[in-house]
Amino acid sequence: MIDTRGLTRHFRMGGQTVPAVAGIDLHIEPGELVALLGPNGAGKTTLLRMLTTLLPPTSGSATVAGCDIRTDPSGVRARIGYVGQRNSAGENFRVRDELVTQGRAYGMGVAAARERADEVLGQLELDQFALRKPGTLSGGQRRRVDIAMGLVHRPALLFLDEPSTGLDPQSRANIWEHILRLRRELGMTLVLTTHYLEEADRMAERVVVVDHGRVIADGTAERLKSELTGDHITVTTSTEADAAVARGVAERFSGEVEVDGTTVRLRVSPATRVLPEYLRTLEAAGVSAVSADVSQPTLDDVFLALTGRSLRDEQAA
Ligand SMILES: Nc1ncnc2c1ncn2[C@@H]1O[C@H](COP(=O)(O)OP(=O)(O)OP(=O)(O)O)[C@@H](O)[C@H]1O
Repeated sequence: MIDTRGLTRHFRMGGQTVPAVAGIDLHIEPGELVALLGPNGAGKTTLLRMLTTLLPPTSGSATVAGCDIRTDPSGVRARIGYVGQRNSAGENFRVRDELVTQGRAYGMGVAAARERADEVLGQLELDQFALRKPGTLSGGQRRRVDIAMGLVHRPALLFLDEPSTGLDPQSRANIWEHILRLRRELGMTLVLTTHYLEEADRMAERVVVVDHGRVIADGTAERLKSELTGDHITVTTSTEADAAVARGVAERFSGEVEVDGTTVRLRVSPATRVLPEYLRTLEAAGVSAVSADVSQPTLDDVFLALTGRSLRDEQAA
């Protein structure tokens, strides 16, 4: 559905070149749900803008839904939907009229555009707001109208730039419910950007981590976490002498063991399998653990392992 080769976009700013996207190779299959994750300024929006033909690349190439972004931008646009960061519906017309106008802009006849508007209103559970103006809706309802606008022409592929940013947790969950339903019921390919690490972790089956305009990790959240960070087991013993024994035993299970006083920390994969065996071996060596904890990594730990920086801290900043 998407194939990019060395896709690059530079901007000129005050005599300097900003490499917003610095050579991205990406392959996305039909029906995938892919989250692009990365700090502010990583290049996610620039990448989406190139794939949706809103911005020409400086170099490299890409085909999207079978069409070349350089030589056939109108072919790309006919086959994709794009929900940008800003609201796509205006303030002054009723929601249904906005959708009908959108359908007309894609060349539908009046009757077909009306029929399609009603269909997407149903898909996004917006029927009750059909006659309201977008400006009178809540943030979450409005975001659903944006998604409906992107679906009017039945695209096989939908790009969503931060679909849940700025919404309260309940509206975020609701937007995700709709995104997952589009995929399940219509088999759509969905490519989205998000700032929410937990959302990418739980919802997307594939996470593409972007930093400084490059892809630095690509895979399922589970695989990225187990390959790049692993789980941690923390065991406390009653004396430092016991901790020294626990360290020796831990080194049989893990190449990464740290000891601090009576606390022993080891990196393993997966902890659920290793912990019982570690505790049994420890008992056999004459040491009883006072406490044992398992911590599973987050995507922020993955980013930290890859870059030495915390995505959470950067976003807070
Ligand atoms: N029109 C532009 N002119 C100059 N620089 C730009 C322009 N658009 C983007 N950039 C720069 O390109 C880099 C990538 O920006 P981009 O908006 O793609 O990042 P992003 O990952 O989407 O960030 P965010 O998560 O904050 O939306 C940034 O350094 C940004 O300042």
